Amino acid sequence: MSSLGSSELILNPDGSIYHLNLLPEDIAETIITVGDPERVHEVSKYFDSIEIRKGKREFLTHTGHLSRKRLTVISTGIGTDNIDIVLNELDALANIDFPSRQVKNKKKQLGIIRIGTSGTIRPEIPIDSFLMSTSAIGLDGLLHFYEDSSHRNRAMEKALIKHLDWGGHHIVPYVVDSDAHLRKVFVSPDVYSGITVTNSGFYGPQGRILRLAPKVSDFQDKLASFSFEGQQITNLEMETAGIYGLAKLMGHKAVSLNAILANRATAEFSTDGGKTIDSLIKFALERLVNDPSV
Ligand SMILES: O=P(O)(O)O[C@H]1O[C@H](CO)[C@@H](O)[C@H]1O
Ligand SMILES: O=c1cc[nH]c(=O)[nH]1
Repeated sequence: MSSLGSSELILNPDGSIYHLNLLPEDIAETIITVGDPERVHEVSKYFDSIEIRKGKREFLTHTGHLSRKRLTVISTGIGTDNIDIVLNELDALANIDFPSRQVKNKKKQLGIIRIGTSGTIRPEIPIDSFLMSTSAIGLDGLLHFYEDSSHRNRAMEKALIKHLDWGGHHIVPYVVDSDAHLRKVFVSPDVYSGITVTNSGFYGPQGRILRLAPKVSDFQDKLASFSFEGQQITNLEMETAGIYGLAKLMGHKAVSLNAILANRATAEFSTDGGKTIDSLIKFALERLVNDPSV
């Protein structure tokens, strides 16, 4: 087996992986991702102990224990370009032997739980509610750079491409489902579920107009009017489809939990986002520590 070159698997002088600045032993097999580095502290403050605190750029990591479960929380920053870095480097930490620079024969499966913020496009979903992304639609393009498309939800992709008819705008959506087992861990009457759209930006790519005119004038209406096998598009954010796609390609499990801060249909934005995110963190940690299967 050939070993990975130093320009491909990039290690820092202390042997840590290039961007995340982590050694293989620094990560747990259950990993919480958050966009905002500040949110890493908001999660790890509930740990019983913290053994690792490391970071570089927007990628801050804390690893510790909560009720005997080892957990890592890591910030991804914003966008699927960062998700490409975080997921590839987490997988390298788990599944590449750094001394020999070879992919291990026996692979580890990571459980990845995103705790993020999001905006809903449905008037009936209130701000400050929680939502689990059953599937994610990527309008960003990341997955198109990877060969294997067998893990994508091709049936939903086909229906969506026909419905949107946005080929002329150079937008080719990809669709990936969340992990069914992780979904069960977080299912609750207090958590909405739906299809999440992952966008390549916050303003134009989410149909927000400040000063610039949108190219896709029917953006929100087209998304809101799509349904597939009884499911509808519920919310917009910027990471979930990339996480779902790369996790599936690499054999990891992933689910995304969203604190709904914006309602684009009613033009409202949460005035108490911090409290909502804190409640979602507590909900997610409680479910994680009480489920022996994760
Ligand atoms: O709150 P986080 O996790 O960063 O998630 C959402 O918030 C950011 C935009 O404000 C994007 O990253 C979006 O996905
Ligand atoms: O509307 C929103 C709110 C949070 N994050 C997003 O990406 N969009």
